[in-house]
Amino acid sequence: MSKTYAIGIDYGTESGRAVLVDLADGMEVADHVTEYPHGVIDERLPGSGVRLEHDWALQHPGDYLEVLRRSVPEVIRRSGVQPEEVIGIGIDFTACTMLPVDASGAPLCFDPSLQANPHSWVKLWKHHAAQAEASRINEVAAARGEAFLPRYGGKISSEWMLAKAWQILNEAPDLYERTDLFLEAADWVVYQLTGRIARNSCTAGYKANWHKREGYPDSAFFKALDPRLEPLAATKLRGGIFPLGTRAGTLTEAMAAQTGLRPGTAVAVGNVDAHAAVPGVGVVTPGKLVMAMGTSICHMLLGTEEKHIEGMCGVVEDGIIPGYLGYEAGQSAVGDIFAWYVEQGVPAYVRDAAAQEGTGIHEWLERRAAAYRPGETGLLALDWWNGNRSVLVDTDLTGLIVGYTLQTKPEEVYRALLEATAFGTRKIIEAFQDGGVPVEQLYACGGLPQRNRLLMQIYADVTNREIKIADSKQTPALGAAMFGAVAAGSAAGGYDSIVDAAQRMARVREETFKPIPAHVAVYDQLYAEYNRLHDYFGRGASDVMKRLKALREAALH
Ligand SMILES: Nc1ncnc2c1ncn2[C@@H]1O[C@H](COP(=O)(O)OP(=O)(O)O)[C@@H](O)[C@H]1O
Ligand SMILES: O=C(CO)[C@@H](O)[C@@H](O)COP(=O)(O)O
Repeated sequence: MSKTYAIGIDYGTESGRAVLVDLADGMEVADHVTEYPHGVIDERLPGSGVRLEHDWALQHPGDYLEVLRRSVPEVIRRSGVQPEEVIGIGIDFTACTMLPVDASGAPLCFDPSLQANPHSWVKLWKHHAAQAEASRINEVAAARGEAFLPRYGGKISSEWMLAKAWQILNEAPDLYERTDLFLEAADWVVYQLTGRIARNSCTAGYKANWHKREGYPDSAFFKALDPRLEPLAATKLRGGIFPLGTRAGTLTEAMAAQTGLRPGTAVAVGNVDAHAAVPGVGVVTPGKLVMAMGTSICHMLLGTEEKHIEGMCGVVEDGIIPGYLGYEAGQSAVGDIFAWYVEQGVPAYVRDAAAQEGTGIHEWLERRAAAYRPGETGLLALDWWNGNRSVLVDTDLTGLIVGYTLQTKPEEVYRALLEATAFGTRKIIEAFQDGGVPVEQLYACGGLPQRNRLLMQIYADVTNREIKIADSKQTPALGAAMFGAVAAGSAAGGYDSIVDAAQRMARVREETFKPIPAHVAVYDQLYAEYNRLHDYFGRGASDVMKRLKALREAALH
């Protein structure tokens, strides 16, 4: 049989990345990145210029179609592969990135009469303006003893489907009524590719509290939240929910014309970006924690028993790899924190110096920060610039740096921010361990391990564990392509299971990052201090972060 290939498309926070991979060995024959033309919409709406409130984060669904139009034809062109040799397509997406669509499946923000309403647009995963709804969901679910709540660490996040849908109902009831379905962007893109709406069980499980046997929370629970929500599951969340690797459908004629692929090419149901990365890095058995390190970090772990761990983003049966429980935890901002400092925090002389040296600002800071020993900066930070996802699940918490002096340098601040995110990951690893879900090995993938060696060494030192690094530059997209090959099936030259695909296609680098004992000893002391600050500011000893946020809101209105 001639060679066969699959295309995986990873929709990240800032860009969409397509890879065309050889199904015999997973080699990435070509890849292409399309930056979203509208990026992250967090200040004003495109067109109308309507100003957005704080904590809002939207996207333009048309940008997702641009990724299909630009990156798919480009990977075909660059690869030299014939379209008929591409037998499957898979996509993964940030989640919960949700949008309201009308009865034709069109986003409400495509309707000119609705474009000036922020609620008609895509709510990106990092949209945190539904915290009030999330807090109310948690109160009611806890009071009712809802069985689903412990599976999500005891708290539902404002980043997820139920809180976001309820915010739309509360703030734009007319638009809520005009909504036929709330869809994950992953499922909406698959709908664009196939003409069929097929919800995937991964985003439903982790982001909409759906359970393989119990389904969504029952209508009595929704009614207890708000009588208007009672029919939510049967109406705006309705539709079949399918396991990962299921063939959602085949490429339509129209999409074949736009992408350069053959009509009838198999398309897998969508997936979550971090979850697709797990088989992409070759992890298909328990005990191996995969860190998808980018704008955020998602911590993915397989297990065999259902354990309820504080602040987990969910434990879902078959959620990552069929046959296992899939655990997810995370940190809402990691790369985003470094971006904030590089864009908003460094003094002009750093920009000028980096420009003169012909390097990026990250690289300028990294090189100088690497010259410091652990503890030498005298700084300690809490990595909550975009709230805390795990283990506190509270988007009203904010960032903190302790230890500034008149001599503090930018590279010292940069190092403290890198270290703080490592402490946040150690907190999550210890929560898994203490909760009875073993973590034996660490794997890292995503954009950060490829860009910042100091960061990875600090993670090895802080966690005192060796870290394996994905060989792929686009691990989530590789994983998505593997699911595309499963949707095509072995008879077509694909695979009949994601485990079979992973065994043939996934790879890690020979090089790993190993802990340095002298560093570990100091970081153990710093982590103890991090824990004290974590509990003081995060568990109610002081609500100063929330009071400051309330004063900010009051000043704005
Ligand atoms: N040299 C660097 N060191 C640390 N972070 C970086 C560096 N270069 C870019 N970043 C951060 O990486 C993040 C993007 O990660 P990536 O995995 O490519 O994207 P996504 O989160 O969309 O999947 C951004 O937040 C950016 O600020
Ligand atoms: O929340 C999830 C996965 O559950 C991610 O989609 C979200 O953190 C965004 O991931 P990135 O950092 O953009 O890769």
